Formats: sequence, structure tokens, C-alpha cells
Amino acid sequence: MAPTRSMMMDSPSDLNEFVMIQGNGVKGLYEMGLKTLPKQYIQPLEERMSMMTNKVVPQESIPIIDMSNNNNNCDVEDAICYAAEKWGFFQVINHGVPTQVLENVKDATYRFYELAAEEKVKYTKENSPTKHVRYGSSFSPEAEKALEWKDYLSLFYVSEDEAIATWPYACRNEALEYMKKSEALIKRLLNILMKRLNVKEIDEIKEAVLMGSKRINLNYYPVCPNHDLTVAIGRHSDVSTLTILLQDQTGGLFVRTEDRCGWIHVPPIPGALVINIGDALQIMSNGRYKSIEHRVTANGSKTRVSVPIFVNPRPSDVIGPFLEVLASDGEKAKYKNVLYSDYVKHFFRKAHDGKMTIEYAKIT
Ligand SMILES: COc1cc(/C=C/C(=O)SCCNC(=O)CCNC(=O)[C@H](O)C(C)(C)COP(=O)(O)OP(=O)(O)OC[C@H]2O[C@@H](n3cnc4c(N)ncnc43)[C@H](O)[C@@H]2OP(=O)(O)O)ccc1O
Ligand SMILES: O=C(O)CCC(=O)C(=O)O
Ligand SMILES: [Fe+2]
Repeated sequence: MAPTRSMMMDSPSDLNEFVMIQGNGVKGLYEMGLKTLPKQYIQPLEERMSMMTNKVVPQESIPIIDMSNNNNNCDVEDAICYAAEKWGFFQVINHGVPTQVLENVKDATYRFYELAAEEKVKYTKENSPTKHVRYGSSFSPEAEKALEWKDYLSLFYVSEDEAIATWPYACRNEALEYMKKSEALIKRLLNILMKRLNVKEIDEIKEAVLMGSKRINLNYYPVCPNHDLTVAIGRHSDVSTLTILLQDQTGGLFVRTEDRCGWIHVPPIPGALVINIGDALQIMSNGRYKSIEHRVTANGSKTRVSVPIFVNPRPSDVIGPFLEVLASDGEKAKYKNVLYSDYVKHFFRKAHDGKMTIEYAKIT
């Protein structure tokens, strides 16, 4: 019997050719009608959600914060700082980003992934005309022992003109609009978080180190056969200052519990945005704000999309604990100064490994 295309997907080189080189992504694998998961995606037992060591804690929930000014503004500030210190993750509602903008960027995500592989392949690392636009699958395929069931389009923002010239037409206006309309929310969150650190004013220098660069990812997680055997995104913390995440109504994002013994689901709330603290802010706040490990499960019956905006220092910035934090009570620095591009390169050059990235900056 001649091997079928789905049988060929057990060969690492055929799979790599189909998914990465031809640009079909895991979406192409799903559309091929695969009934069993190719072995390259089978995660070690300890990474699977079905394991006892990865129990879900249904009674816990990350905070949901109403950002509208109907409340006392002090309550909003307290809630945000408390959530950033204790949870590192929270959801916001009445945040000021119009629902239509959020709907449009989700539609645009589908529009991009519905393009033919011959179109999408133009944006892979090997083919993309610019380093600022990258289409790929899994996180770091060369470094990973098992692949992740995820396709992504990653767009690094330099300027509107550059984005219009280089980002894929199928999604560029919607991605740009989402970034633009999120700007006020990002500034409000950072102002609140800085005030609590004794940083009275976000001047030009602070603004650059907190939010001098931005990256938007359009993540696509198609239906997955034997979904319990793999992950959509493995355990990691973001390397950003803040991440503003739009998820659809499918669910599947989990956050590590404080005692690190279990996982808390982040339930989709229509119109809400998920906010999480990244490693850069954990470092700049000398550990006051927490960058928490999180992961995404693969789904056996529904395709999921999510759209994070990573708010970052500029690659050329040196990041370390703010002097205002250390000066307040002679606190000792827990992290050294590191060049942000070195930190990000360290993150991208290894497989996802939970909270390990920040060890790179820790003073031991
Ligand atoms: C993709 O799945 C992900 C992503 C994430 C992301 C979480 C975040 O927090 S993203 C925020 C990261 N910050 C930035 O991106 C700052 C902007 N970065 C840059 O401008 C550059 O990448 C650089 C940091 C300055 C490094 O530039 P350069 O020295 O020119 O080196 P590069 O070739 O660009 O990259 C180094 C290394 O990283 C790989 N890489 C870069 N960008 C991406 C990307 N978007 N996705 C995947 N990998 C990327 C690149 O291939 C290089 O590796 P080599 O092995 O090829 O050398 C969270 C969870 C996810 O699942
Ligand atoms: O898809 C999600 O809900 C989370 C995505 C994520 O953690 C990331 O892209 O860093
Ligand atoms: Fe993440």
C-alpha cells in the first residue's frame, strides 16, 4: 500500500517540509484530516494536563477588574497593584478598547490563516522580506524536544508607515488599530503600577524602557487529534513588560497557582482583556510584580485564536531594578542589569521551560 500523506507525517523531515517549509502549519495538518497526532507533537508525561501533577484548581480564579471610572479610582489602582503583586495575571473589563476593534482583529486573524500556504510561506523566517514579520509554527522548533500545536504570525511594530509597507494585507489594518486603541489602557496600567513603586512620573527615558517597543502575535490553534498528548503552548513566562491578551470564547489558557502545585483556568469573558506581567517588569520592580508561568492546552473539538500585544523595552535598552524601588528602604537588587535584546535572544534560543528564563538575570 502506498503511504498516505497522513502516514508520511510521522517522518520528521516530511513533517518539517509540510508544516514549516511549505508553510501549511498545524492548520494544514488538521485540514488533512489526521486521526492521530504525529509523534513529534507528543509531549513528555509531565507536560500533559492529564497528569496528576498538573491538576486544575477549579475553585480559584484570577481577579477581574472593572476599569470604568464609575468605581472609586483608588479601588481600581489598589486592585491592579494587588493583582500584579499576588497573581501577575488579571482580566480587565470596561477597559476602553472598543469591542468592535477586538472583533475585527479576531476576524483578521482568521483571514490571515485562511490564506493559501503559498501566501503565508512568504513570511516564514527563511522567506520574509523583513525580520519584523514572521510566520511560524510551534515556539522554537530547533530547540524543542516535542513540538507545540500552534501557528503564529509575529509582527514587530516600528512605525505605522513600516507596518503598512510590510505587514500582511489580510490583517495589518486591524492589528494596527488594536495596537493604537490599546495605547491608553497600556499607559494607564503602567502609570498605576509605577506610582506604587515610587516612580512619580513616567518621563521619556522611563517610557522607552517600559514600552519602547511592541510586538503583536496572531496565534492560531486548530482542532487537534489526541489533544491530551500535546500542548498548544508549553509552560513559560512572557519576557515583556506587560502583555495585553485578547482570547476568543474557546478557553484553554491556564495560570500557575501561587504554590506552584496546580493550574487555574482563565475563563473567556466577552469583551475582556487578559493582562499579565512579564519578566522585564518583574526585573524592573525588583520582584515586586510577578511574571507568572502560564500555558495553553490543545483542543480536540474547536479552533482557538488569541492575539497578545507584548509591550516591551527597546532591544537596545539595559534593564535592571529601578533605583526608586531600591532607594525606598535600601532594598538589595535581586537582578543584575541586562541588555534586553540579550535577554530576548536567550528566551527564543531554548524551548519553553517555565520560569527559567529569569534565572539569566538573577543575582545569585
Ligand atoms: C513565538 O511564540 C511565542 C512568543 C512569545 C513571546 C513572548 C514575548 O514576550 S515577545 C517579546 C519579545 N521581545 C521582542 O520581541 C523585542 C523585539 N525583538 C527584536 O527586535 C529581536 O528579536 C532582538 C531581541 C533584538 C534580537 O534581534 P537579533 O539579534 O537580530 O536576532 P534575531 O535573529 O531577530 O532573533 C534572535 C533569536 O530569536 C528568534 N526570534 C526572534 N524573534 C522571534 C519571534 N517573533 N518568534 C520566534 N523566534 C524569534 C530568532 O529566530 C533567533 O534565534 P536563532 O536561533 O535563529 O538565532 C511567547 C510564547 C510563544 O509561544
Ligand atoms: O493564547 C493564549 O491564551 C496565551 C498566549 C501566550 O501565552 C503567548 O503568546 O505568550
Ligand atoms: Fe505567554
